[in-house]
Amino acid sequence: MVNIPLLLMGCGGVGRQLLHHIISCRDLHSKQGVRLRVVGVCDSKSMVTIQDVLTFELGDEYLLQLCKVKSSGSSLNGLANFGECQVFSGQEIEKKVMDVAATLCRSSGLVVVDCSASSQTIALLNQVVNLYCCVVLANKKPLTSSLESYDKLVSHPRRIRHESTVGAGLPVISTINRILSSGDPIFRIMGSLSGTLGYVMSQVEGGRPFSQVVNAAKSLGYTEPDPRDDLSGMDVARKALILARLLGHRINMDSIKVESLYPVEMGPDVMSLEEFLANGLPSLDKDIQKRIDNASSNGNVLRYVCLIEESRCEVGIQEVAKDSALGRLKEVIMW
Ligand SMILES: NC(=O)C1=CN([C@@H]2O[C@H](COP(=O)(O)OP(=O)(O)OC[C@H]3O[C@@H](n4cnc5c(N)ncnc54)[C@H](OP(=O)(O)O)[C@@H]3O)[C@@H](O)[C@H]2O)C=CC1
Ligand SMILES: N[C@@H](CC=O)C(=O)O
Repeated sequence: MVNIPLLLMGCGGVGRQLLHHIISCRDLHSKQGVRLRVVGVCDSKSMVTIQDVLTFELGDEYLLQLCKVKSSGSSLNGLANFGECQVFSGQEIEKKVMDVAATLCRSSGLVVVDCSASSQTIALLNQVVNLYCCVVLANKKPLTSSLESYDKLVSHPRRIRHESTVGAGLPVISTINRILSSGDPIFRIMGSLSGTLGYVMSQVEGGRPFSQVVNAAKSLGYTEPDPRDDLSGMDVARKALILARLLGHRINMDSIKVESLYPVEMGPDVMSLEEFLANGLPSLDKDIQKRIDNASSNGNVLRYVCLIEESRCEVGIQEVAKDSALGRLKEVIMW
C-alpha cells in the first residue's frame, strides 16, 4: 500500500467536499493500493494537525466532525486539542505547515492541496514545492499573479496539479496539455468557463430575476466567497489567464479585456458584501432583463464567454444564437 500524506489548506465548500470524497473512496483507493492520509487541515485562522505526522493521521471520524464544525460557520479554532490532534493559529500556522512538509518530504513526501480562494497561500506553496512536496490547486490565484511567481510554481511541472482550476475537474487542462505535447497547435479557445455565470445566464432567460438567481448560485456553492468575483468577470479572467499561459502566452491579468456585470460603485472597496446583496444586486435586475429581452428579440441568448486567440484574450457577455454550441448550454454545463 502506498501511503500519501495530504495537507489541506481551505476547508470551505470545496475543501469539505474533497474530505468527504476521500473518505467515501477508501475502498476504491485500497483496491488501487493507495491510502490518502490527511495529516493537516487549515482554514483562514487555524490549522489542525497531529504530533507525529510520520505515523498518524487525522481519522475519518475526526475529519467528519471537522467538516461539521466548518459547515456550521465556526473556525477550526473551536476544535480543542485532544489526543494526538493539535490546533495552531495565527503565525504558528505557516511554521507548522513547513515543519510538516520538512518532516514528510524526506520520507513519503507530502501533497499540499490549496482549496482556499486566497493569494496569501502563494509564498507558502512556493516554499513547499521547493521541498519536493506536490501541490494540487483548486485555487486559481497562485497561477494568476505575476509571471515571475507563475514561472516559479510551474518550473516543477511534475509537482503541480491544477485540473480543477478550470473546468472544475472536467479534463480541460489535461486535454490541452496532451494536445500541446503531441505537437499540435491550439489556435483558439472559446467557452463558457464560469459555473456561476452559466447558471445565471440560462436561469434569467427563463424569467427569474438576476438578483434571485445570483443568490441561488451562492447558496448552491457555485460562486466565489464574494459573488462579485464572478460577476466582475475576474474569476473567469483568472481561468482565461491560466489557459492562455498554458498555451504559452506570456501575459498578465492586465492584458485581459474583462466585462463586469456591476458598476465600480458597487465594488468591494466601496460596498460591503451584505449591502451589495441587499441593495446593489437587485438594482441590476432591470438592466440585465433589458439585455436579455433585446437578445431574445433577435432570436439570440446571452452567454458570458471567454475567447483566447493569438494575442487576444477577453471575457464578457456575447449575444449568441440560441442553437449554437454556447447558446444551448443550460445551467452548469462547463466550469
Ligand atoms: N465552488 C466551486 O465549484 C469551485 C471552486 N473552485 C475554487 O476552490 C476554491 C475554494 O472555493 P470554495 O470552497 O467555494 O470557497 P469557500 O469560501 O467556501 O472556502 C474557502 C476556504 O479557504 C479558507 N482560507 C481562506 N484564506 C486561507 C488561507 N490563507 N489559508 C488557508 N485557508 C484559507 C477559508 O477559511 P475560513 O473558513 O476561515 O473562512 C475557507 O475555509 C476557490 O479558489 C474557488 O475558485 C474551483 C473549482 C470549483
Ligand atoms: N466561482 C467559480 C467556481 C469555480 O471555479 C465558477 O462559478 O465557475
